[in-house]
Amino acid sequence: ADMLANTRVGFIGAGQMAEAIARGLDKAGVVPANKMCASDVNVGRMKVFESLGTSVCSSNTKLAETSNVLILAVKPQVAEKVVTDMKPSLSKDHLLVSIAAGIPISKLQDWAGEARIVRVMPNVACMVGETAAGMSLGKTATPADSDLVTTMFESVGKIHVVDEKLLNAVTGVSGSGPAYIFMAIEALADGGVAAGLTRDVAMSLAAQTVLGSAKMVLETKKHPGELKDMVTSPAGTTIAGIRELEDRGFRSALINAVVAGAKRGEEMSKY
Ligand SMILES: NC(=O)C1=CN([C@@H]2O[C@H](COP(=O)(O)OP(=O)(O)OC[C@H]3O[C@@H](n4cnc5c(N)ncnc54)[C@H](OP(=O)(O)O)[C@@H]3O)[C@@H](O)[C@H]2O)C=CC1
Ligand SMILES: O=C(O)[C@@H]1CCC=N1
Repeated sequence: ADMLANTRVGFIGAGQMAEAIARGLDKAGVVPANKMCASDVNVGRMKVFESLGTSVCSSNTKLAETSNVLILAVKPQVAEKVVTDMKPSLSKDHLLVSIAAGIPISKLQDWAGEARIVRVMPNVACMVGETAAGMSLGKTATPADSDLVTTMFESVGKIHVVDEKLLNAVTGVSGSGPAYIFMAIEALADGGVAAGLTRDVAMSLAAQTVLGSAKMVLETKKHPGELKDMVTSPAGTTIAGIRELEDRGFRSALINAVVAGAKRGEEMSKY
């Protein structure tokens, strides 16, 4: 972690993801809030960061003057203007970590000039230290840059180095995936309410079931199919439910959602 000793992190855009990452890094003690700075077009968003203990900058350009690691956390649609406007204040001493969905490293490098580039696709669970992320390195990114970004995101979950052409697949599975699980938790709870539980008990049971199931996969290292078979007693309740899910294409719905997200990421990279 001493590699982070001289790191000052600047958030270009202080929205949902920037906040999730900032909170996670600070909570993990990897980058304290007082070594972070945020810049956003919304004063309200910068006030949120100030309440976290970070400083704020009145412009993205000023951010480049105070921070050596910049996290591009604006929407993809505005990324080109934001980065090109910062280009004059970027140098080889800057590491630009982009979390913008679908924006290729080659474009980021054109826009940013000399800055070193690392592209990360995290997810919103950075906020609770359980993100699932993928990363790819730009040509001028150094091994130290790779270690730094790995350390940063390992402090808020898990990160995998992947070939850049697979980052859209990462977006499909884990970038967007939390939304699909949030919907599943809400639907499981609705089922619980339909069967007579109060909403709060149903929601708690549903969320805990997803958490427990994920831990079973990660900690037992058993195949999810094998774990599913551990639950399905002969002529029991689970297989009755599974038949409903199979009839409605539960599995293909999730498969297609991931592929659709990856495809959309591919489209976004062609802007
Ligand atoms: N949400 C998620 O779960 C994930 C998002 N991402 C990626 O992270 C990025 C940010 O997403 P998210 O946090 O959800 O988006 P948000 O809209 O919450 O955050 C972006 C923030 O940047 C502000 N902004 C707009 N223009 C500028 C500018 N010129 N300079 C500085 N700030 C500006 C926005 O203001 P305003 O609202 O007024 O435009 C907003 O406050 C996106 O590229 C997305 O693809 C990646 C993984 C997961
Ligand atoms: O929906 C999006 O485009 C962003 C990227 C991954 C999650 N949210």
